Amino acid sequence: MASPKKKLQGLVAATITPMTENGEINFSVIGQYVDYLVKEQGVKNIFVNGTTGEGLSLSVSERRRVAEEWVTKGKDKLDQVVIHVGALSLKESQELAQHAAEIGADGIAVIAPFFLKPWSKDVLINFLKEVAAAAPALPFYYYHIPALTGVKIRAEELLDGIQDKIPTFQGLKFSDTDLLDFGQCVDQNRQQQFAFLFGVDEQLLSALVMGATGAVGSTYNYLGRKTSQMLEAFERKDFSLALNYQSCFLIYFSHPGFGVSQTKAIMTLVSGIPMGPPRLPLQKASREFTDSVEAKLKSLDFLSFTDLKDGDLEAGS
Ligand SMILES: CC(=O)N[C@H](C=O)[C@@H](O)[C@H](O)[C@H](O)CO
Ligand SMILES: CC(=O)C(=O)O
Repeated sequence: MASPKKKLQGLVAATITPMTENGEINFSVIGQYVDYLVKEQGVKNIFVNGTTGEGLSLSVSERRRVAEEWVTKGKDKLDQVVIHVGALSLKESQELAQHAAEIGADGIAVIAPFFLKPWSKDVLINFLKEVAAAAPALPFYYYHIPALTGVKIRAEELLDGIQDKIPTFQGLKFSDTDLLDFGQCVDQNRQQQFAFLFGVDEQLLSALVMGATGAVGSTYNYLGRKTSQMLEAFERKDFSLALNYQSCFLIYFSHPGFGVSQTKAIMTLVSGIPMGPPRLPLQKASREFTDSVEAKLKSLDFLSFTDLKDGDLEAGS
């Protein structure tokens, strides 16, 4: 059973699930990936099997094995490993929650079910509560991502009184651009010590102003160091420097169409660890995309990645 943990804060990398060219999970590079995050990016918290990890495109048994591998390889290296256990089937979600507790993960997160949807706050809470109850010793995070789930219940509304229903509730991963909703979540729950983790990397600076206590995102896989510098600039109240960092991410890493396939390609390029293609229905990023990102990375002094090597994108593919 998990021991009481310190609050989840700072940067959390939403891990990619590495795959081989024929679409199988490439477990063999996860150990190396952990070392890369810790040593090269200074990131020691991870969020596994979420959007970036294609969690909903994996089978339950694959999700269990991926979670196990990250927990095992992260032991004594990572601070916290949060497993996303959301699923359309309550049973599957409970199985994954219980499994996360058994393997010694540090927390679980759940999205709203997105096919037969909960249409009210109370119904959504009822679902989340049943999942949380399957892992009663693990901190529970609600993963709010309305653009992908289609469940648009405001997070502020959901949080109102949530700990009465879900005693393990510890925080929110907020992946939406509605900073009013986010700000109200923070403002109305100040006493609760929740983690308010922001999930739109391109907007993190604005979310810090609104009171974010941390961030979960795909770009922290390869922009962890740079984002830490942005957080430090913000702490020092050097807002123009902080804005320089944020603008750079805005321009180069979040144009329309930026998604999991592109994240896999960029991470392969920057880290040298082969992430492979995404699984269907996603398609591998185009050669044009990867060429243009590689050129941008090289041209940007700001992003002086020391490990940039030609041809890395093709490694493992
Ligand atoms: C939809 C999606 O994947 N959102 C991620 C986290 O929630 C973000 O980390 C984005 O990947 C990132 O903000 C880049 O657009
Ligand atoms: C980005 C994020 O948090 C996820 O991949 O779920």
